[in-house]
Amino acid sequence: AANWTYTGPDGEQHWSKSYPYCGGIFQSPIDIKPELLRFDPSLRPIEVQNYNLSPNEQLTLGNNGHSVQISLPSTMYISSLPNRYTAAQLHFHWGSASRPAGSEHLVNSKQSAAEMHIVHFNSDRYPNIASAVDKSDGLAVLGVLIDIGEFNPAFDQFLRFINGVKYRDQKVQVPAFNIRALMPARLDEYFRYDGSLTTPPCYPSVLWTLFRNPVTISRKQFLALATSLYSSHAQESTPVPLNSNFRKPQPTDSRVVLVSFKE
Ligand SMILES: NS(=O)(=O)c1c(F)c(F)c(S(=O)(=O)CCO)c(N[C@H]2CCCc3ccccc32)c1F
Ligand SMILES: [Zn+2]
Repeated sequence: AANWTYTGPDGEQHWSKSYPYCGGIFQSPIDIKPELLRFDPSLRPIEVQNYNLSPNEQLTLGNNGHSVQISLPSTMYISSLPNRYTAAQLHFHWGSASRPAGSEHLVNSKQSAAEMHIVHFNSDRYPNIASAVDKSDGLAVLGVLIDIGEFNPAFDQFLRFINGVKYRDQKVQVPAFNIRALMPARLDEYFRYDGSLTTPPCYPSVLWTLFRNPVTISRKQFLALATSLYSSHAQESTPVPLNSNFRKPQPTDSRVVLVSFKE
């Protein structure tokens, strides 16, 4: 299949030619605007299990050409949803040094510097993520907005290895760490809606949870994320910087965004 990009002839306006769902319904991300919101008192705090990994374990940090990702052990899962959603990987979307606004979801048209996604699949119903990825109840992604501010020691647990994965398909093993520390303190305040993968094949298979409260990383940490990586392979003659890897907000159609908080 065509290798999709975020700009140029294989950019997001062209994705639907090779990946029809990208032109379909329930697409993500969206601009979460006040008129879409509906308070839902039944939305319980998100509860995650086994996120506090031991440094005796190792995680695979990788550059897949579209993002930097960390593969996660299947001992990690979300326990507060109707089915168990087991963790698969986490990855990021970010802007660039010249335009430090690269989150995928917007809140009231405000774009954050970056966004983290922790991807889980419905392990009550499907044996692996490959069989879950195109099912309407297949995936649950936890989204965390990232703003530039205070230095964040949890992010340095993987950022300090980022020069080992500069080029596409490079991977390094890193000591595992507490993934919960990458998330905001409050997991009870979030936006919830039915959406899709934000990359091809754009399957409308994602139960989105976007936490209300952002986390911060320092400008230096943001620049490490935004300027260290390439979407091209090491041996390619022209290196292609990997930045601004965010999809634009998609039509909301008649979707409602549920919120777990009142004010
Ligand atoms: N924004 S997003 O929608 O959450 C999102 C991404 F943006 C993103 F780039 C990726 S990717 O890095 O795998 C590159 C392209 O699929 C994923 N992968 C998921 C879904 C596809 C299959 C799969 C298999 C194993 C682990 C994770 C995933 C993704 F879900
Ligand atoms: Zn993502």
